[in-house]
Amino acid sequence: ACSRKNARKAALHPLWQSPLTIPGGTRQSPINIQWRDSVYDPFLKPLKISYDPTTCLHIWNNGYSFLVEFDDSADRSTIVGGPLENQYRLKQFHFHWGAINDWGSEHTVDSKFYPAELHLVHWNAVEYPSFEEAVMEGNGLAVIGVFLKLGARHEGLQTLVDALPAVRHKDAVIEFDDFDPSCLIPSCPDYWTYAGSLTTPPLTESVTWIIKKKPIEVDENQLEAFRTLLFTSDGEEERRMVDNFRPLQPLMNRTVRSSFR
Ligand SMILES: NCCOCCOCCNC(=O)c1ccc(S(N)(=O)=O)cc1
Ligand SMILES: [Zn+2]
Repeated sequence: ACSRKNARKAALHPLWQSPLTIPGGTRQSPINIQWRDSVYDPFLKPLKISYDPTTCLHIWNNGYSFLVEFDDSADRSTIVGGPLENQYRLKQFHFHWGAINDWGSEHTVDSKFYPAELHLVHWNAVEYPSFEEAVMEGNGLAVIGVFLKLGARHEGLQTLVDALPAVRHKDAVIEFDDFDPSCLIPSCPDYWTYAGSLTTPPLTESVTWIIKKKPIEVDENQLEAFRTLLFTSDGEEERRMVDNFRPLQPLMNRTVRSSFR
């Protein structure tokens, strides 16, 4: 109970002074996924993920998280299928994590927090000319969420972890190439999906969320490496980048569908 209280306190961390939900928001994220309330949809297709590692560009600290960004000027790293009606292009991936292992994820499953959560952000390049336009449309974005749990060291993640000291401060950026983010996605095909929003400003209600049921395992040293990053720029008083997750938002009139029985 104390960790939940602390988690609520953490979730009200200064980073989230903005209102818990945007006025009039009816599909805000993140949410708690109540497993037994999710509805199996037999018409959901398998998600098809095709990433080209040579589209990987750089890692940067944007003051909220660290992002790995991709060249999205063509359909070279894409997802299709699942709940999606179009093909979506990979733009970036990033993480959310806690100060300690008791919390850190944005979504929860049956009110359980994971220590961290990966978001792979894609946009609908079939219907919209740019990411910035897609961000404003109800079917503009598709984000794959993957939970991280404490366990064995993740070799694929380690190449990212090794680069983090170079982006310790806000606005730092380094070249990063030849990385295939599919190594961070569990092979189990099962996922939940629901209509939601960005979890940081501008909080637009443009995201089809695809949350993988199975977590990936990372070790304590790898989680600790995330916590060595800073929200602050070089020269400012240091503030550790931790608890960069948004509080849970009301489900309102939404159903979470599952791709599995
Ligand atoms: N900043 C004002 C102009 O906004 C233009 C669009 O900017 C969008 C920036 N934010 C994002 O791209 C963005 C992407 C993914 C997520 S999340 N955590 O929901 O996956 C949150 C935010
Ligand atoms: Zn995110």
